[in-house]
Amino acid sequence: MGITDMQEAFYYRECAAAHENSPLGLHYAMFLPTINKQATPEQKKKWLPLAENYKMIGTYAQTELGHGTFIRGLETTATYDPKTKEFILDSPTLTSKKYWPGCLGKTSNHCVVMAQLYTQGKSHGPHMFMVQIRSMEDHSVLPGIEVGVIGNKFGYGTNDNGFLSFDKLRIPRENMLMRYSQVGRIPRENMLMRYSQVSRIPRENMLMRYSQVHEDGTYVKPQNAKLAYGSMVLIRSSIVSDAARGLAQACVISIRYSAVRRQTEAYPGGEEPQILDYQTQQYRLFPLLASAYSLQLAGKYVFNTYLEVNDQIEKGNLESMPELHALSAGLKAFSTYEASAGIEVCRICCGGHGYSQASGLPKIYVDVVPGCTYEGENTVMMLQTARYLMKCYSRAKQGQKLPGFVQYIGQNLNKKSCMSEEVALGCLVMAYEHRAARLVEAAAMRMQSLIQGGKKQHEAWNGSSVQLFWAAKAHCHLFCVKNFVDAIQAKSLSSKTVTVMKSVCQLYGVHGILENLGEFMQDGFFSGEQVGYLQRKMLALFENIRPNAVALVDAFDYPDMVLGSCLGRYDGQVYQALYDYAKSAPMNQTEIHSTYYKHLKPLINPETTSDAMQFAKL
Ligand SMILES: CCCCCCCCCC(=O)SCCNC(=O)CCNC(=O)[C@H](O)C(C)(C)COP(=O)(O)OP(=O)(O)OC[C@H]1O[C@@H](n2cnc3c(N)ncnc32)[C@H](O)[C@@H]1OP(=O)(O)O
Ligand SMILES: Cc1cc2nc3c(=O)[nH]c(=O)nc-3n(C[C@H](O)[C@H](O)[C@H](O)COP(=O)(O)OP(=O)(O)OC[C@H]3O[C@@H](n4cnc5c(N)ncnc54)[C@H](O)[C@@H]3O)c2cc1C
Repeated sequence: MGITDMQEAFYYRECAAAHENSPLGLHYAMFLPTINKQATPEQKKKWLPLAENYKMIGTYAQTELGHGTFIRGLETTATYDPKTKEFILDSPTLTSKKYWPGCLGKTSNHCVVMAQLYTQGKSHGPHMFMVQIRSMEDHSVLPGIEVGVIGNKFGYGTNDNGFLSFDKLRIPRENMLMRYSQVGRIPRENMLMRYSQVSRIPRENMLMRYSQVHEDGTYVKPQNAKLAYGSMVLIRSSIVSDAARGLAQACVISIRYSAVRRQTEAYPGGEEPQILDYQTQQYRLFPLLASAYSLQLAGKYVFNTYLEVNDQIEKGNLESMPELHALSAGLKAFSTYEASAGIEVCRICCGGHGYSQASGLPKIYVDVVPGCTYEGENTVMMLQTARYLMKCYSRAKQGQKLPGFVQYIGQNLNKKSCMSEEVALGCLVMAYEHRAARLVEAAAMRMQSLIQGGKKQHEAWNGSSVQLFWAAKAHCHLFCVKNFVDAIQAKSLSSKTVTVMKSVCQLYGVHGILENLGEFMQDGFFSGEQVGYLQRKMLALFENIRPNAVALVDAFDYPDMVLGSCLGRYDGQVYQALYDYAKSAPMNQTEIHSTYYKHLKPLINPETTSDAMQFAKL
């Protein structure tokens, strides 16, 4: 393909496969990036060319039958044998079998495996290992390995998610991905050294970038154990844009269809209006259109942040790792929740035809909704963000300056909204900052009161986790609103396009408040009158957006081939397309289906069944 940009390459494959999850999806999405980010230069030199040219096809095998979320609880072991300088991979229990990794069952011949590292009788936590699982000659499964598919799933039918287990499989020491931690000496030139270390210690015991090595299996931990989690942060940062893509495509289909579909005479004898003219249809679809634009902007921001922070990490500066983890984890959860729920609303807005595969909507849904689970289950991810917000809150209370986007935390909450009839963008941002700051403080207060009441830290955490979840969700929502407003305000408002986009941005903010009103009104921040301003503004924005609604979805520029939808066709020839789709159905290739003779005829004409049964046996 020759496309080097990861997101471009992903989109190109998405176009080619039109929502069918590529059987090599994990090879591209996680196997290659993990080698890139977690392997030493020598390992990269050896594996990357093979993997990039499909001489190694791999996946990312971390989740097990018994553990997906709790990585430190994974049971697969990798025990270092200093005599043979090998790792022994083993699946000691039923629940330790790897289960779920994409492209694992029948496609991959290698995988990077997350296993608990043991050396010199001690556990050092989860680490990544390169493991060949099938022969490069005939693709047969190698000795000491059991691998297969996990069977039918909710969707992702083109991806052979699989199971995998090891029976004391030996792999060379060099197969541990040693970028951030090592066991067993590797040549000095592979040590990614921080120059500050070269001058201070003799060259022969040069420290690895994050660790020291000894051939007897002595392990020295990396600068931060979570560096091994880097591939997940990368994918979480990509999933935001993928969720936005799914929601945008569903909006294209449902809004174009709503402009074609006419239903119910508006008044006795009158013509049937486009269903897009029904206010209730606008109420359900236009905020989703706004959300699709907002999530696309958020996806760009978080991926660019990932690239910037990852650059710093590669230079040994881990300072921004916690903020990136909190942002990527929270936005991955927020975007996949919003997109999954939104795609389902788009389907419902298309009536019966929305339920047909011909609409393209079911495929988009089953393609996006697993994003609520994989790469970190959404609730758990939101709680990771909440963990970071709690730390920010206590730092704010100690008078410390907070970094970038979280400066709203700890603000004075004794203020009222500036909202007027005009519904200024600035007042919208202030409302979301107030709500998030208040929910962060409420969660912190709840935890403090539980601890003061004698609860242990983990009990207080669990006893506050609903409020922690609310705080994290409000934090992500604020991020999306503020990021959208910043994008609008960064542009001159002269051009018509930006003026239209300002309405879309306003709708995103207004609708989000009205759909979460309790959280904005609980402390009297908004008056009843101000809520009235917002309700009237929302209805006015529907009218304002209606003339440009189709242009706003056309602007996403998804070709018909990618949408794969009879309802969302650019030319609007919906009914002919639906009829052609029906005619092409395999069951319509014969006038009488063979099952008639076997099952129906005996019911309808039992007397003539015998010769029919002969016929059916033909
Ligand atoms: C574009 C579409 C492509 C679709 C393809 C994708 C297919 C799907 C592929 C997969 O699903 S691969 C498997 C994905 N599995 C996961 O994502 C598992 C999720 N679980 C975790 O990430 C960790 O288990 C979890 C963060 C929930 C808890 O980890 P720990 O128990 O080690 O951490 P803990 O919660 O005790 O926090 C310890 C510290 O580590 C920090 N931390 C945790 N994860 C981090 C991280 N990733 N980066 C940086 N810091 C991290 C955390 O903030 C905290 O910092 P503080 O102590 O300062 O508060
Ligand atoms: C389509 C698909 C593709 C996948 N591909 C891969 C892959 O390629 N490689 C791979 O390794 N894995 C893959 N996975 C597995 C995926 O990463 C895990 O399913 C995911 O990490 C969730 O873990 P789990 O299934 O153990 O759920 P669990 O963690 O068991 O979650 C179940 C419930 O428990 C709750 N819960 C769990 N822990 C906590 C907590 N600490 N606090 C509060 N609530 C909690 C969750 O919120 C959730 O509601 C895939 C999964 C799917 C669906």
